[in-house]
Amino acid sequence: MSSKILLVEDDRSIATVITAALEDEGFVLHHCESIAARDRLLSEHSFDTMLTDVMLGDGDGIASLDSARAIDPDMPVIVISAQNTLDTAVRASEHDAFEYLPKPFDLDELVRAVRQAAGQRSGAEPLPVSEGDGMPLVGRSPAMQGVYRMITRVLRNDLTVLVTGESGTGKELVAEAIHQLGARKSGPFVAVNTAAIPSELIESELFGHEKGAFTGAVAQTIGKFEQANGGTLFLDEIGDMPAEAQTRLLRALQSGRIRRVGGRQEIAVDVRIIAATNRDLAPMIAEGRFREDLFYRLNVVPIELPPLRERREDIEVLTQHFFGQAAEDGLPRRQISREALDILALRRWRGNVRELRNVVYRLALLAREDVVDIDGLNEILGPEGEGAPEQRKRDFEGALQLWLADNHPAPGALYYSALAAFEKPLMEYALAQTGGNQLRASKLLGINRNTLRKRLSELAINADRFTRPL
Ligand SMILES: Nc1ncnc2c1ncn2[C@@H]1O[C@H](COP(=O)(O)OP(=O)(O)OP(=O)(O)O)[C@@H](O)[C@H]1O
Repeated sequence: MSSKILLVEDDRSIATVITAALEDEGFVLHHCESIAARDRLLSEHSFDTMLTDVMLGDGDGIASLDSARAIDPDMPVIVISAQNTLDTAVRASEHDAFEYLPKPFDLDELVRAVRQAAGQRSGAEPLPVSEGDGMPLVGRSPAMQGVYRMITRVLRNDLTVLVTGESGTGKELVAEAIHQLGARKSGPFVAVNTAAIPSELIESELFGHEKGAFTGAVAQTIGKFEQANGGTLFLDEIGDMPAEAQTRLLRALQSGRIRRVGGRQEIAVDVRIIAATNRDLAPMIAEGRFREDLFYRLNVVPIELPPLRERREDIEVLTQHFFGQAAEDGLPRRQISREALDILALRRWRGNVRELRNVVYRLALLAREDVVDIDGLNEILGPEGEGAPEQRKRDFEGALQLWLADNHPAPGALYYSALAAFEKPLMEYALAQTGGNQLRASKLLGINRNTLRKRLSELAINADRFTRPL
């Protein structure tokens, strides 16, 4: 049976194009132009998916979603908007939109999103490939929402931003997003990895040099500050910057002027600075290895990126995003089964999003089937790292020793109380991985669904707590 789609759009020409594209694909379209008409239609019919514009004649398509949800709480909603900012993206995801498509969007992308949304409503497998929402940063976890919110606060000003987080968490991507979505987007984005430059060359790299300033300075060279004039300068690995360069950088930030190495003239530069580090700067400041005054200059707006293991719910959408990217890069277009994805999410992800991206590319390249399943995954990825099982065993034993030391179970209760202590986090983990879906959690655990339900009740675990919005 064809899926029924409700389109809320007051621009007739856009509505006509969308209707034609979706009807071609076999969807049945109902169209209205206002929030009032939308709510009337919703109370009369059931729809598989709703597509809504944001700025409508009688209100805001996102803010008013609550009244639509009051009528149909489970219907996936796709927001289409001309306000191409993270702000709208953030608002859309705060209102649990299934997808957010900034205008102008590709019709194929729209069709894919609608198919995916309508499929999700009917529980179709395997997961379709998601092409993302055109935004540079992918992920809808609460942790990333916090990051998006901070990004939106710095788009309309030039405040200096310090992005912190482990290697591979997306710090450079955040800097790029601030640049691309902010007022300086027409200017250059210049990235410097200060850790990768020999310390004697850092100043010349940042500020440039005059001809003959030092041996080898055969011509005048413009530094990164001047290259970034009118745009954004991204200073990566700021914690690794040598002391002398820190002092020069501080001076440049205070005065808004730079001097080329070997030069006399001070040159005014107009750059927005975004710095990043994967180091904890506080102990470095205490040990005198990082200037405290420079830290305060840089840390005007701190944005902290959480490690991937603290936002495992993003692994699904990131995986699909990277399968899409891999296909664009000429690798075979693959998908992943729900079960394999659940296993993938269990890995440690020490290398964070970068590691996930590399793993997905490896799967795209090496998988034998179009849909990567658990066997394919295990065959290609194998166990995590050399000696990892041994390490994990020690981790486990250590945790058990600690638990025994802390809990002193009563004689005769040792076996079952230890088992329950172990079982509870395990089941909670399986529920978290599967968004509270007990059938999938039981498959992931490899136990009978009824056994799971019984144990959940005995261990007083509330599965609803793990339910994810669509
Ligand atoms: N939220 C995200 N959505 C999509 N891609 C991401 C996301 N986060 C990171 N990536 C991708 O992961 C890779 C690593 O990200 P990035 O280089 O920004 O990390 P980083 O924190 O700056 O790392 P390092 O500290 O090692 O410099 C890049 O390919 C980037 O595009």
